[in-house]
This record gives sequence, C-alpha cells and structure tokens, in this order.
Amino acid sequence: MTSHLMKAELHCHVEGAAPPALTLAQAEKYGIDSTKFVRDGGYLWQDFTSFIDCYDFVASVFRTAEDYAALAEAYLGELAAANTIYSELFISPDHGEAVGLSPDDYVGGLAAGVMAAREKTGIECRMIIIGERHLGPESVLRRAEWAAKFEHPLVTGFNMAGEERMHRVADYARAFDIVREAGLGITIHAGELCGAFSVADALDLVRPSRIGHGVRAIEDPDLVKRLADLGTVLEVCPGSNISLKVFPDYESHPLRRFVEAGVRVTLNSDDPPFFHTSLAQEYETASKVFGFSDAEINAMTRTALEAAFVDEVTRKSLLAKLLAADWG
Ligand SMILES: Nc1ncnc2[nH]cnc12
Ligand SMILES: [Zn+2]
Repeated sequence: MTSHLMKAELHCHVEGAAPPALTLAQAEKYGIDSTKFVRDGGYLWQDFTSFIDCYDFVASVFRTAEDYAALAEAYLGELAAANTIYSELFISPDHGEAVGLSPDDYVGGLAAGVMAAREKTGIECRMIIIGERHLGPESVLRRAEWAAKFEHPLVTGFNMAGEERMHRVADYARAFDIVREAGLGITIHAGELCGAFSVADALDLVRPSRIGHGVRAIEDPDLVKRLADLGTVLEVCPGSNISLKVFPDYESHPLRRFVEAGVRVTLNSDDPPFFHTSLAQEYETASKVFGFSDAEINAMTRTALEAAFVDEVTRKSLLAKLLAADWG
C-alpha cells in the first residue's frame, strides 16, 4: 500500500488529465459531438497517432479561462487527496489558441485553478509551457519566444512534447536556447517513441536537467551511464509506456534497471485517464509490480522535489515536509 506515502509529480499534461465524464459534460455544454473519442466512460484511441487526435479533441472542449480553471483545480484536488504535495502541469497554449483562447487567458485560467487548489488543499504547483513538436520547428520557436517574454510566477519551465518521430532535435535547438537564456527550467520528451539516439540528441543539443520519459535510453548502456554521470532526471511514466506499447509489459520495463544503474528517476502519470492510471496508481505499481520498498519510492519523490522547477525557499519547504513524513 502506498496511499500513506507523500507524493510529487513532474510530468502530467493538463488536458490529458481531464476525466472522460468532464470531457463529456464540456462537449455537451458547447454542443460538440464526442462519440468518436469518448465511449463507455473511456477515451477511444489505438496508437500514438490516434492518441494525439483524441487528446486534441479533449483539449477542444475546454474553451474559456473558467473551463481551464475548473480542470486544473479538479486535477490538483485529486492529487492532494492522494497525499501529493507538489505537481508540475504541462500546459499547451497552442491548444488554447486552437479554440480562440489567447495564451494570456489560457494561462490565467489555469493559474486561477492552481491558486484555488492551493487555497483549499495546500498543494504546490508550477506550470511548464509545452511546444508541440508535430506543429513544426517554427511553431515551437514561436512558443519559446513567447514563453521567454511571458513572466508569471507559476510558469517556471519549458518542454517539447508531441510526435517524437517528426523532425530532429537539432531543428528545435534554437527554441531551447531562447528559453534557457530566459531562465526557464528545461525538460524535453525524448526516448519514448524513438530510441536512444533521440535521448543522446537531447543531451547534446538541449542540455535539459530532466527528460520526459527517456526510457528508451536503456537500449544503449553507454548512454545510461552518461545519464547517471550527468544526474539527468528521468520523468518516468510506466503506465503510459505500457498503454502506448513502448514496452510490451512491466517485466520488460526498464525502471528498475535505471535505478540500479544510478540514474535519477521519478514517477509520473502523463495523461492519466487516457492510460487508465493516476499518480496514486503509479506509486502502487512501483511498489506492487516493480517491488520497490517505501524507502526507494520516497527517494524517487525526493528526486522529484530536488529536480522541481521551483525557487529554493519552496523546494526547502517541500523537502522538509517529505522528510517529516518519512520520519513519521
Ligand atoms: N506521452 C506523450 N508523448 C508525447 N507527447 C504527449 N502529449 C501528451 N502526452 C504525450
Ligand atoms: Zn508526456
């Protein structure tokens, strides 16, 4: 049982956290037909491409700042109820713009939800701007330039998600230079749909402190050692990896091999209802399926807090909470 363990999450896409029932209610509110993407209380997709189509549909039924505030508040409330003290939400202003919501209103709505959740539960949250890789290098560059200028105390990082098989990391290096210069934390999806070369490219060209997934680095032992030596933190999402068939089953999932190799890892849900998971479920899987002890799981939570894109005062306070719980 892991319900008593304190938790932290670095990798969850906010639109990907929308429960199917909420998506249905939103679709009804705007008179949108959802039958192609939601059925029997679950999302309909078969592979990564149709997953992204379904994700885009879900995002399209959130249309106002208030819709996004309610979504963020609901997800953070669920996390807090599972003993989670810190969350980083990946947010994608491109999805807001696609339905006519300005980036300012998109982030403003989410921030209102984040603050309401903190008020009610004490959960701390920061937001990470996403550039969508499959929208192309120009789009990610434009998003990076916007993020570099957009100053908001709750927006602390930049990530690139989306279709990893499109373009090369080099095509996006300039975007990451811009956000690095602006002082944002940097993480990038790599080594999920593509192999070790993609993680190596990310290390060489983007120099992230964290990597979203990164799990296919396991295909190259020298790269695993490089990750351990650099101290790069992997945002591992085991349930997502199994659902998207990155690995056929948990026995072949490399989470434990990364830990044994000294790579810093964290536990995350990615897009929880799409993958029939939750952060609480990922902690349970770490214990029951991977066989990690409470102490090993607490070490992953500590790693998440150490790698979080927060100011040092907040980090210290979060680490103190975890330490107190660990002793308790
Ligand atoms: N697992 C994932 N990989 C890449 N892009 C995503 N966007 C939402 N979920 C994603
Ligand atoms: Zn992701």
